Amino acid sequence: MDVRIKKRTQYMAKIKVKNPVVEMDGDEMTRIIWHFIKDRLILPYLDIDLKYFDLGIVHRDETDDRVTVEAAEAVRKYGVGVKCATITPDEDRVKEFGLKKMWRSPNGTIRNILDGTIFREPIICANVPRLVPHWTKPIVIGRHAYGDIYRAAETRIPGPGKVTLRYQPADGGEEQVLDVHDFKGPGVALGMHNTRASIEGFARASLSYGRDRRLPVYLSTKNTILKAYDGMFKDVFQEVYDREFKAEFEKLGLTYEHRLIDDMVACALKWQGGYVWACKNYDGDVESDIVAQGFGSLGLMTSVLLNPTGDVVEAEAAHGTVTRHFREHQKGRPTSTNPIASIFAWTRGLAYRGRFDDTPDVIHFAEALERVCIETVEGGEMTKDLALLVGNGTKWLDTQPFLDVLDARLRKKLG
Ligand SMILES: NC(=O)C1=CN([C@@H]2O[C@H](COP(=O)(O)OP(=O)(O)OC[C@H]3O[C@@H](n4cnc5c(N)ncnc54)[C@H](OP(=O)(O)O)[C@@H]3O)[C@@H](O)[C@H]2O)C=CC1
Ligand SMILES: O=C(O)CCC(=O)C(=O)O
Ligand SMILES: [Mn+2]
Repeated sequence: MDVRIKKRTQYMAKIKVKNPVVEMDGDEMTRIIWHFIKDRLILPYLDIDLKYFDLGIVHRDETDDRVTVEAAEAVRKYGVGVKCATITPDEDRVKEFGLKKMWRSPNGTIRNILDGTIFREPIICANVPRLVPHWTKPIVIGRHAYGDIYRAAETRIPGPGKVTLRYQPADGGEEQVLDVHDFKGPGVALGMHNTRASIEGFARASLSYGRDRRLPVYLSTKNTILKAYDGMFKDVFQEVYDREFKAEFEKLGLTYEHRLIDDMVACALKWQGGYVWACKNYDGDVESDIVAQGFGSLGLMTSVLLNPTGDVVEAEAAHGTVTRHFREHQKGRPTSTNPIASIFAWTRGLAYRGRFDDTPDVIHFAEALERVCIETVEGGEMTKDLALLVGNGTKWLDTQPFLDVLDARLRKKLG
């Protein structure tokens, strides 16, 4: 911490955060931004016990990825985690960092341990025009966080041969064997799964979120093609809705509906927004980026995972480590990377901490920092992604100067 901040904090009473928050560090541009947020926007104001886990790619490799599992277990234990974006390695990353292995996505690992649903919602700034101009109300993506391709067993098939799927009932019942494909040459195959319990949690979380925000809820699947797999999502949602939510939804004038994913994608473009869109894991991954970009920028998309019982939360940005900008940074060139979604990872996590602990001061701090971000953009100071949207020769600030403006404005607001 620099001397200036040390001096400042000597005179200010910090807000006490009653219970710990799990902090998961990450990679590249977002790691740089993350450290600034923590040192200049969080620690000078909060007396907080951060349980730190370094999920940067090098440390994940050093620990054989154990640190990711330990971090997820800590989030489960303490109830609140905030996560910086992380590299998911591919072949190039294995070479770049000399990794022992092409480790799995840390997000996949954490989300599978926590289970639950990820709610992604754009941060709306009045002066940032939307790429889709008639999206005048927020679209909340409720992304199922468990299973599907993020926990699939996949393999390259080297040559001719048969791939089957086998289910062996634990009670010794009759085995089922499904033919996947009889390969005549090389190819690929995978087996993926989900569980009824997790889908029920997904349904409950999505419908509760809609009820609490007074928004209608849509579930999208491709149940006409995946009759058993997506059929279970459709059926479970309907059962949970009829049993637990229908009466309340009708009283509130809200609706729940299942739609085919292709129909829903078209409707999303056509409609004005103002609903919760419950998406299967991969659909939610992709659709949240479309929604973020349609509302303006990936740097303006929040992402909060809630477990099925609503008492464990992981907050993050929806975007990645912004590698293209980091490559510029490595060459010593300035970048203009938007830190707002990373800041909202901290604030949304802290707001839940405040709610769980019944400490309104912590919630007020989180809200104040969020307002500072929005007021700064609306006041005309912003990063390049937003300035290009605003147009009319709007000037942009580079990453560091923009963070300095946020720091100064927060100090003014809370000083
Ligand atoms: N939650 C997580 O931890 C995630 C991690 N990843 C990982 O991140 C790495 C990079 O992935 P990549 O595909 O480049 O996706 P990113 O989301 O990191 O970036 C893609 C592009 O979106 C724009 N962008 C994203 N965020 C911002 C921001 N905050 N400010 C300004 N522009 C932004 C940039 O566009 P432009 O270049 O036009 O300026 C950028 O090049 C990969 O290693 C991937 O595995 C990816 C997604 C999620
Ligand atoms: O974990 C990953 O590799 C991707 C995550 C992602 O794209 C997301 O969270 O939107
Ligand atoms: Mn994504």
